[in-house]
Amino acid sequence: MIALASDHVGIELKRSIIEYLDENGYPYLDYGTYDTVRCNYPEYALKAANAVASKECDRGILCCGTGVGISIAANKVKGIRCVVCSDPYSALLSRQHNDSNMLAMGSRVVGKDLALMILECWLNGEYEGGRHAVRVQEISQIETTGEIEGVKETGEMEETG
Ligand SMILES: O=C[C@H](O)[C@H](O)[C@H](O)COP(=O)(O)O
Repeated sequence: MIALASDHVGIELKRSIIEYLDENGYPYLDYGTYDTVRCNYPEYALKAANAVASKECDRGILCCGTGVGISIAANKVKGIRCVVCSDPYSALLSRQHNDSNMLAMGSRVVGKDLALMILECWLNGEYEGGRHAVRVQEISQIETTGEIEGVKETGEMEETG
């Protein structure tokens, strides 16, 4: 299940995303907003982010003018790794390396076709785990305790060539 949310600026892009999800058989829940009346994006970001954090939804997609405000708000919810993307490569890598569980896009930044390309890369990207798991765990530790336990000295890090 995919959680959706937008503000009044992102709603048009959210409608295009809904069309894509319908056509491709992805189930979703839309947490608002439902019209173009000016509103405050954190309220909708919170609803969708809570749905993802509580595992009611597997992941979430957010739209506002730039994707910035709504992603900042979502990232305040424990367990959320929301990425704002305006290119498909970052969207894919955010899944493969960062295990992002929410995607945000800006309707004033990306057009419909680019947004759907970004969305497709993000939906199809699979988390690779491995060396990335340590880093994702470190992000969780920052969130929980404000610190990272057992920080590795640079000398302990593997050479990358
Ligand atoms: O990051 C925030 C978003 O881009 C909002 O969609 C934007 O700030 C809304 O602006 P306004 O209320 O001027 O339409």
